[in-house]
Amino acid sequence: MEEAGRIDHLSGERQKAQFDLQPMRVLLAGGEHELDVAQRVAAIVARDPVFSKANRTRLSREELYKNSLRKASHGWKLIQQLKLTEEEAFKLRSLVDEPTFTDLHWGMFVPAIKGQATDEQQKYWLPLAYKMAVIGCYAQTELGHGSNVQGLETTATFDPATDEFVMNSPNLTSTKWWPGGLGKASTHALVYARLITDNHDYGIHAFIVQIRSLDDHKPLPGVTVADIGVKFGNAGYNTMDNGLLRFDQVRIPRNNMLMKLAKVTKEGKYISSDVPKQLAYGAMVYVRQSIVSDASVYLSRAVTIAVRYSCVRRQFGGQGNDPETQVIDYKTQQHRLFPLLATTYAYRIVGQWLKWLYSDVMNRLESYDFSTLPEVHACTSGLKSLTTSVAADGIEECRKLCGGHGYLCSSGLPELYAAYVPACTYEGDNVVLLLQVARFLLKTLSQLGGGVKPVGTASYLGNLPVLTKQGSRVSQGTDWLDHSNLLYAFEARAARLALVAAQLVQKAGNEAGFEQHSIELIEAARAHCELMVLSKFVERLQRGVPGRGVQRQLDILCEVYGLFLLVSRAGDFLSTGCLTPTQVALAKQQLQNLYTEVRPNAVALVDAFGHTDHYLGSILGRYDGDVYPNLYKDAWEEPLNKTVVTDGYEEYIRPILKQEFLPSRKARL
Ligand SMILES: Cc1cc2nc3c(=O)[nH]c(=O)nc-3n(C[C@H](O)[C@H](O)[C@H](O)COP(=O)(O)OP(=O)(O)OC[C@H]3O[C@@H](n4cnc5c(N)ncnc54)[C@H](O)[C@@H]3O)c2cc1C
Repeated sequence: MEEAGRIDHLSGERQKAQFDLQPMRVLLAGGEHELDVAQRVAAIVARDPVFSKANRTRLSREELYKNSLRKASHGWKLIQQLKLTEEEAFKLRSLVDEPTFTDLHWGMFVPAIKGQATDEQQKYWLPLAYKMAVIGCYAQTELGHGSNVQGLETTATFDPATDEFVMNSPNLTSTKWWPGGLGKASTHALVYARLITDNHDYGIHAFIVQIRSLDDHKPLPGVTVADIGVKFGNAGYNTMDNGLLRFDQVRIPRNNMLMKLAKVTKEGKYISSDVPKQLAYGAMVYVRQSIVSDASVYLSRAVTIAVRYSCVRRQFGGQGNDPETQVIDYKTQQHRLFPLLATTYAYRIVGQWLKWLYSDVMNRLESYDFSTLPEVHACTSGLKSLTTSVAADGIEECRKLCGGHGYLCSSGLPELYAAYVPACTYEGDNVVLLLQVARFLLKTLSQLGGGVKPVGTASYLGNLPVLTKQGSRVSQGTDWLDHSNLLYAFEARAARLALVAAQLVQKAGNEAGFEQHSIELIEAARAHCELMVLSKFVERLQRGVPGRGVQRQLDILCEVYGLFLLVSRAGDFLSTGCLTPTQVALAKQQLQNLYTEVRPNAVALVDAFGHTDHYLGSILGRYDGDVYPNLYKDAWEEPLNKTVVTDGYEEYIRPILKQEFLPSRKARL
């Protein structure tokens, strides 16, 4: 965002914009109110020296971690003192921009209690959690098992003599491994363990286990807990204390089992509750929808940096006194960058739709309407997988788009990537999630014969006879600007890939067939997810967007999103017979025409994300484009430059230069 008193090296770019910034900002923020909250909180965070990000990548792990504790504590103090609302507090934590234990406390521990605890248990735990009198983490994954939750080995054995569960880690692979906030900060863990009562194993259930003293923070008897060590990249996710946890016969009260869906009586009897299991589902939808929103935010940061820097950076061209060419004017740069810009907008819109979906699911769950749950599950799993994978790859592409300087930590991109890329793994490995989507597609197809009508994002499958036979109407390039043609091509591709995969699985026979054809299944699932994003983008545009030129820009971005995917996945469209080679060639040409329309608006389109320089943490992405003097200045902050002659010269460099290692005659072989 603009900061007073600086020369704006990008002002020429900003003047070229063909739309009004403010309504675009409102749209991206999700409304006037949301924009107001975001701007107010961003200003608080940006001006507070405790939240400074300078030098973060130069700190040791211990310093880095302690600094993240300081920020979390300061943030909590501000939330209390400024009496911030829940929405403002959430915003503040995300704008501080440092993965820390509070992410898991608020993002996993609290929602899991809401989803799985009885009303009475919620009355006890939630007030403690809300005031942070306890700090919670989410301890599901173990050394031996992550994706396969049913394979977890930690046990919770009920002892009727004392009315307690005994938590135990029977072997090395049952060690809890990865939970964020567990290593050093949490006092409590929401532990997933095998429930054993009456000599019967009832499978995986959730328990709240106190792991550290509330007085001196020491681990309680029988608890072994520690940090699992340094992770990928400088800073990045290393501000988080991902931990390991072992139990040696640790006793917890029976009532620490979360009992909304099943309970164990004093006598040790296991009783499934009459509350439908699906009710616990809301928490997962909530978590996944916030991950999808984050995907757009993280990608928008990388794209902002790459677009601004591509306007500043000049290479080649320029005759006489003319300046060299801005690298953003190279077609290849545009072909790598503008689709990512369009994807960011597409994900922002699908994220807003998922927010609506979450409230719709919660309303339905309240009235015990579970009819849309399978579709919602497929939709949130698939979108989590697609958006996080594309955002992570997109951040790395933006780093390359910034050439050599993108490799400097001061570009902000290496750290952004390191902090973001685990989103492809946590909350469900992205491949495993796509396989779940594929299962849903197979089931939907198998039910078509029985007259079950697919709903929501799968409803296009109800049109299978047309989609599998009728080709595209596109006969000239501009036909691709008709969104219904784009949508039809994507629906036909998704339907045909799903049908082909289903036929292969059926031919091979059930479960073995599923495994054997998992590559085809993943392709079908991905096509389904890409269609979801495109169709939500198109639906949003059909409702109309106010503001001078805003709708036009969004139309262009929607077309870039669709056509880029179409061109990059041409193999799918051609092999399934959805499109002819001529139609694909027309799409490619049209896509390039669209880049020309994006170009003058590129800087304004990233300004609309409204990221402060503090949040971007990037010299290359500075709002004012004043890159070179600041890169030069930053080099002098490097601790190695504190001395002119480096430490180590005397011991290691000088002896080489002075030929001191030459062997004596005697020592020669
Ligand atoms: C930074 C970070 C933070 C985390 N935070 C937490 C936390 O707070 N709490 C917590 O409990 N856990 C946490 N985790 C753990 C995370 O949830 C798991 O790592 C994740 O669920 C993946 O499981 P896994 O590690 O067992 O991967 P694996 O399942 O072992 O995956 C290994 C490979 O096998 C493939 N694979 C697995 N199963 C299949 C299959 N059926 N078909 C095809 N391919 C398959 C995967 O695609 C992957 O390529 C965190 C992880 C990270 C990296």
